[in-house]
Amino acid sequence: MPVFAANLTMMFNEWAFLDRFDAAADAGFAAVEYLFPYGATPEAIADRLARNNLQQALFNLPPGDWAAGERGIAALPGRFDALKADVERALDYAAATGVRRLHLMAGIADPHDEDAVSCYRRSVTYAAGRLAEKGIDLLLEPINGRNMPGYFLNDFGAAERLIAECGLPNLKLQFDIYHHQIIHGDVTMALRRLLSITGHIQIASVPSRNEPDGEELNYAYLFGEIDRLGYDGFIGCEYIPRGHTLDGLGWFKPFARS
Ligand SMILES: O=C(O)[C@@H](O)C(=O)CO
Ligand SMILES: [Mg+2]
Repeated sequence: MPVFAANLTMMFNEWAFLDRFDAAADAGFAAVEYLFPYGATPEAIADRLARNNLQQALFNLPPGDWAAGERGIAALPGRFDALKADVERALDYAAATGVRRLHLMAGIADPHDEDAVSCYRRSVTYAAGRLAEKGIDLLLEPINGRNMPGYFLNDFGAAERLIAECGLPNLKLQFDIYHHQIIHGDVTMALRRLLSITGHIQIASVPSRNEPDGEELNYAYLFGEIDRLGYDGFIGCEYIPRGHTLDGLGWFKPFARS
């Protein structure tokens, strides 16, 4: 049975950030993820995880200046020193939270620009190497261009090729089913092909990015397929609740921790 992680960036927004840990645990989640922990101290987050017996499934390395529109800096020439500092900052939070996987965002850049391509590969190789020293996986997530126009890594094939070319055991794919359906469709066949390099899965309905209980995808079928394929990682619930988070958890009841 999949282990679901509540995404505290999108879910439980009725609570302040640190209180979302308590709310997710009360709702039956055994794990959490979110985009960024950096607005709270590592100690405060570790305390919420411990007191609620929650596992930290995932978070992202710092993304550059998010408010100014940056969506990662890994593919941005001239930012390598900043990236190295970001890796150390993320590792401080990793040590406190016990997370075993971190997502490195590529940034807004032309995927056909040679400088961006070589910069991205250098950043990925560096970050994966540094994380490997701590036993942590580095994840790359293709993101669809409707949600993130101009994003560098907008194709699952490109991520698959880079992971194969780098040949680093801790470099893995973040398979967000929502993005895959929008970019490529054919989710089941892609899961079968890519699960061996997948370090984390995320879900949401398509096209609305709400609860995984309707619209274009049949998640009951996909959960069965993910089980059948032997996936033993987390599934991040990266969706925007249609209304109050708790009112939309009907789909989760069979999986909730009691
Ligand atoms: O799918 C997403 O948008 C996230 O998983 C992410 O890390 C970047 O926003
Ligand atoms: Mg995602």
